[in-house]
Amino acid sequence: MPQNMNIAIFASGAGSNARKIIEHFSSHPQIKIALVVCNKPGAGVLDIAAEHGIPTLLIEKEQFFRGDTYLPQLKDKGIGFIVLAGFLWKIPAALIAAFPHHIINIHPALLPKYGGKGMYGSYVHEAVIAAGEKESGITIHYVDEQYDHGGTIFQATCPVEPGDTPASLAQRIHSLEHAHYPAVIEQTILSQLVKNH
Ligand SMILES: Nc1nc2c(c(=O)[nH]1)N[C@@H](CN(C=O)c1ccc(C(=O)N[C@@H](CCC(=O)O)C(=O)O)cc1)CN2
Ligand SMILES: NCC(=O)N[C@@H]1O[C@H](COP(=O)([O-])[O-])[C@@H](O)[C@H]1O
Repeated sequence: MPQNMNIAIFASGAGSNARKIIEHFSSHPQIKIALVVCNKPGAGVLDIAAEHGIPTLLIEKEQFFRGDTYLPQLKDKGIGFIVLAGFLWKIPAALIAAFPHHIINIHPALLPKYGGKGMYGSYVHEAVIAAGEKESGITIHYVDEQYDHGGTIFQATCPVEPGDTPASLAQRIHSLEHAHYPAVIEQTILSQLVKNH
């Protein structure tokens, strides 16, 4: 009997990855994007969710870190899997415990290098360029209680070109993310559904 999965996307920014993920699953028979969770009022990802008729949940620090971490709202939407796509707060232990091995993240570098607190967005690309790296890339990984520490699911690389700026490298990294994240999410969820069936 086919099993279904409702995904919540957690994002804080422009939402280009969220857009690609939403488009990828727009007519999927088993997997649905059921909610977009955001911690930044006015973030571009909220407009993208509205464009696609996807419910949104704007969260605030107190309830997320010291309250019920919005678990009732996630359960209400039947969320079974959480995808982080440029979400800039640390996922609390209580939320990880409620979704064991069912929260994944994309990081815009080749972990374990260039990860951890403070390493997000342009800060990552600045560090990679400053270190004189000849290649960078993306890492898709499970989320544990530390930043960028969970088991790696997928990595892809791209060159760092002479004269690259953080913006030009970010553009190349975004292309990798958009090409791979939706399919890796699908493969990860389907393999778990098969395993649990
Ligand atoms: N428990 C976990 N939570 C999160 C993870 C994770 O691996 N485990 N990944 C991050 C995403 N991320 C890198 O991929 C990341 C995001 C943000 C930060 C960071 O330093 N944030 C700042 C706050 C920034 C802000 O509020 O605007 C901070 O913590 O001081 C590091 C890595 C998502 N959550
Ligand atoms: N450490 C976390 C981090 O830096 N995540 C990065 O934020 C960007 C979000 O872009 P988007 O809002 O256009 O999807 C993405 O490049 C993602 O890898």
